[in-house]
Amino acid sequence: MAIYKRILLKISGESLMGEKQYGIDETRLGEYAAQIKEIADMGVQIGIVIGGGNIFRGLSGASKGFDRVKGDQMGMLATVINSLALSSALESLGMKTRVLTAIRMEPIGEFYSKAKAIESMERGEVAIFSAGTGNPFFTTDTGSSLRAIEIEADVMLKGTRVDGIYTADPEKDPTATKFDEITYDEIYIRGLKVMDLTATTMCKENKMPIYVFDMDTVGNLKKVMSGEKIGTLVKL
Ligand SMILES: Nc1ncnc2c1ncn2[C@@H]1O[C@H](COP(=O)(O)OP(=O)(O)OP(=O)(O)O)[C@@H](O)[C@H]1O
Ligand SMILES: O=c1ccn([C@@H]2O[C@H](COP(=O)(O)O)[C@@H](O)[C@H]2O)c(=O)[nH]1
Repeated sequence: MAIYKRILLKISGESLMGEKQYGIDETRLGEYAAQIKEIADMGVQIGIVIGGGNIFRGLSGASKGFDRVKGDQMGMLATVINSLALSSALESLGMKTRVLTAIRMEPIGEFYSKAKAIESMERGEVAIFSAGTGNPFFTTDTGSSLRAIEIEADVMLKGTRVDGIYTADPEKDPTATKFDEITYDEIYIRGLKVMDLTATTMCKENKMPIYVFDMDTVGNLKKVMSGEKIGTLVKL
């Protein structure tokens, strides 16, 4: 039995690189797809946002002289590439998906609406929300919180390469310790950078719980859906 009926799952674009330096690692993509199928088989309604950091980020483009808005548009297109890859991987496992884009680009995907998203999820299709919010100066974390709130998800799951929220970035500080639970306010007070603050604030204001967990370990998504406390819960 799954503990959540409807989820918004944010997948890190950067993690999709696996061992590579750039782009999509097919093994990692296949592992993600298999994990998603496992929870779909539990009857969970699934909406997904995937980042674009494995391909392009507007901010890093700007630091190399790109116009920020164009760079962000390139980043949003990167999320569309990843969404199509995930859609294809899920469909190769016999699942149905619907790629919804925040910017009109038919026939690559359908223009997003809440009604289309809910219709798909209720039919058992995986709704994949691409191109973030459709606006520059945002991230897919914010796109995830926006979609989670819109589709009335029970939780926003942030699947990443660390196993939760720590007192400091665990990839940089080996003495950092992990929280099992934390409040939104504590994230601000401690200046923790696991998610951008716009996304955190949207979730706080709309009472959307966030669960951060390590999605790169196969089987973890099912553990989260089964109620195993393997990550960090962010709540009021
Ligand atoms: N206090 C903290 N606790 C946990 N992780 C932290 C913390 N501070 C920074 N991080 C970092 O946050 C990162 C979150 O990773 P993730 O790849 O999901 O980021 P992202 O920018 O949302 O990805 P993408 O843009 O590729 O989708 C991890 O790399 C982790 O090292
Ligand atoms: O709403 C959005 C979402 C994303 N972007 C741009 O895309 C890249 C990739 O997204 P990540 O969240 O970093 O994975 C991001 O760096 C932005 O440049 C955007 O402009 N608006």
